[in-house]
Amino acid sequence: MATSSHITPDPQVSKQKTPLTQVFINSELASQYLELCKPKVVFVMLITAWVGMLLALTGLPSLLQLSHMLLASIGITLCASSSAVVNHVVDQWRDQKMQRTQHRPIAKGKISRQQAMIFAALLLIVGCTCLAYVNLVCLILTLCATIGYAILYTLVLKPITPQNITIGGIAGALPPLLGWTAVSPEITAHALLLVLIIFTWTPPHFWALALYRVKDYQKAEVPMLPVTHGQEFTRLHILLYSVLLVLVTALPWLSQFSSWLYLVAISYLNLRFLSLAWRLYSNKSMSTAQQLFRYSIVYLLGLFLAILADRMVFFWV
Ligand code: HEM
Ligand SMILES: CC(C)=CCC/C(C)=C/CC/C(C)=C/COP(=O)(O)OP(=O)(O)O
Repeated sequence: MATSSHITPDPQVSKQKTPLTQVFINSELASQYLELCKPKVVFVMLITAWVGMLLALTGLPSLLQLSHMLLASIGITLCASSSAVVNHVVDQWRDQKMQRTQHRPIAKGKISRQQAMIFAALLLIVGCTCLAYVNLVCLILTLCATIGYAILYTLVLKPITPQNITIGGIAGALPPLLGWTAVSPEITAHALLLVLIIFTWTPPHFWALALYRVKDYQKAEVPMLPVTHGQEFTRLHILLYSVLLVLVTALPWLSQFSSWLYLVAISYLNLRFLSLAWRLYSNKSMSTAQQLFRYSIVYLLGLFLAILADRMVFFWV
């Protein structure tokens, strides 16, 4: 009996079934799986982890350190992506109700929750395997961040308290420490300072978005601060956290971890952050909220690049 493997394919038929269509379908599916990983957010987190790694070095990296840096980069990316996939699974119904998120692959039913959970499990297993080769501290801390975002924030805190993002923000703030411990497995004060900076930055970053997306959160019944305490209260808290952020970002300079190059850069970045937060507080415009949200990302990248550049110029050269 002829099995399918013995049948010679008809060249006409295989020509009609153009591989390009197949490639298109697969690449569309692949891009949907990629979307589940929140690639832009994870990439910015990875940059902060790289800065943590480079700051932890005391000289040129050895081959072993280089291999740890590479494996940690892969491991952190995969674990963070895994938690982002779980976030999409848990948030399926909420995402369907919000204009900003209703086109997401799971909300739209393009990828099933089961397929997504298998994908998340694979990412987590490969990610943890990479980190197991780095060291136990880095592995455990990354697992804490992964569980912190997927379970503590998304499943537990998000539907119950407006402080969800302040507490859950610890998970998103950990990447510089994860990077640092990949190179040197001790939890130092300076590494924790980098965590503190992102932790303080998170509320103004998110609440600015929540202000101009408040209707979404009302519809999805998510108790974000503008929903539970109103716009005025949220604007005030964005301003207060921005002042706190200015104080916290002065600490690397005050503790002599960074020098004047960082101080100049952070003064400029902070001036713009504060002026936008003040403008938002006083003029109540939604476009200012949008501007502050977008700027918060540029700010974080600028800050981490400044802290790194400062170190490279004054300590390595
Ligand atoms: C609990 C903490 C955080 C919350 C609740 C939060 C929330 C959000 C939300 C709702 C968006 C909008 C996504 C969209 O437009 O669909 C966003 C975008 C973004 N966030 Fe955050 N964020 C947090 C922490 C962080 C951290 C720690 C980083 C980086 C280190 C980060 C980097 C970004 C970036 C780069 C974007 C833009 C993504 C894009 O354009 O697709 N976020 N964030
Ligand atoms: C290992 C490690 C570093 C883990 C960190 C995980 C991670 C990807 C955190 C992202 C923070 C974030 C974008 C929260 C928004 O969630 P949301 O559900 O409130 O936003 P959404 O409505 O856009 O989904």
